[in-house]
Amino acid sequence: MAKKITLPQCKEMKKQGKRLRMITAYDYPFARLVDESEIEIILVGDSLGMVVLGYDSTVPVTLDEMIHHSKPVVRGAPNTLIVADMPFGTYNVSKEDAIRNANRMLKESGIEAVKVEGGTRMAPTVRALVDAGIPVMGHIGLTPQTAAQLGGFKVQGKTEDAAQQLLEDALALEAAGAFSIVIECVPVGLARTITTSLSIPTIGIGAGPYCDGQVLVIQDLLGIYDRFVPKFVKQYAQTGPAIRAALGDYAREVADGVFPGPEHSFGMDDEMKGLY
Ligand SMILES: Nc1nc(=O)c2c([nH]1)NC[C@@H]1CN(c3ccc(C(=O)N[C@@H](CCC(=O)O)C(=O)O)cc3)CN21
Ligand SMILES: CC(C)C(=O)C(=O)O
Ligand SMILES: [Mg+2]
Repeated sequence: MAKKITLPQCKEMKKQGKRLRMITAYDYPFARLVDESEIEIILVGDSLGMVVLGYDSTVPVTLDEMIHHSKPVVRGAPNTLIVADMPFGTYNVSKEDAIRNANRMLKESGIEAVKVEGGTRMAPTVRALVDAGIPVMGHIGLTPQTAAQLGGFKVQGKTEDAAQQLLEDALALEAAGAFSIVIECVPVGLARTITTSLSIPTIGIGAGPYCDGQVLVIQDLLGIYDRFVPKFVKQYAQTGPAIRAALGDYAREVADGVFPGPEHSFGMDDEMKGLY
């Protein structure tokens, strides 16, 4: 648990060649565990919709759901920079609407920065948010909120035109004032070129080892989410099987009368004994 990193320090880390570590969290207990680690940034991701709320995509996630889940994360991680995704539909109507919704996220939940998906087309909105005093993290490559337009959860930037567009997207976001950019699911070499072309840090997910930082969904890292496991996921623990085994043991022991034992049960004062 180190001191909370500032936004300027994120840029400073890139200059010093130090890697930024980011992980998602959506509730108080996980936020506390992350806060005890050396991880610099928590993302309250809209992946919330898929890994916690059971939707099939991130599109249905609402502003109220993001705020609801950001609050306990803020309470649990006082020493970690907390960024939250603006959900689909809360920043694609107008700049004014984007500022109004981002204001709510910052004021009601206490997060410090927002993340929005999109490159060149979103740059004017990013500029408007930054000018309104709201720190913004960009997100390019596979942008799950618009995955339908991309043909699904697919690797992006595989053709020369698409790669060039992604580089331009990154430069546009930097020029618009983003303090950092998530690059999701792009080939290693392209992510490296984008990273060396920017002065702000890139944070990769499925974007290879040359980004300035990395991010993973915490349920993926812990092996809890098994509806799909993207290639870029490394399971650092098999928590899902451990939970399954524990639930099985509990169910069996209750059925067999093994749990609760005397050590989990309450007695009475001596004078009451015999009465009950
Ligand atoms: N649990 C979870 N982890 C995530 O990283 C994540 C979410 N949910 N929900 C929101 C988005 C969706 N993401 C995804 C989901 C699937 C793939 C996936 O299966 N990709 C294929 C690539 C296919 C290709 O070759 O183009 C893969 O095999 O990894 C990638 C990113 C990333 N985000
Ligand atoms: C996967 C990360 C970058 C994200 O946007 C999310 O968790 O919603
Ligand atoms: Mg997201």
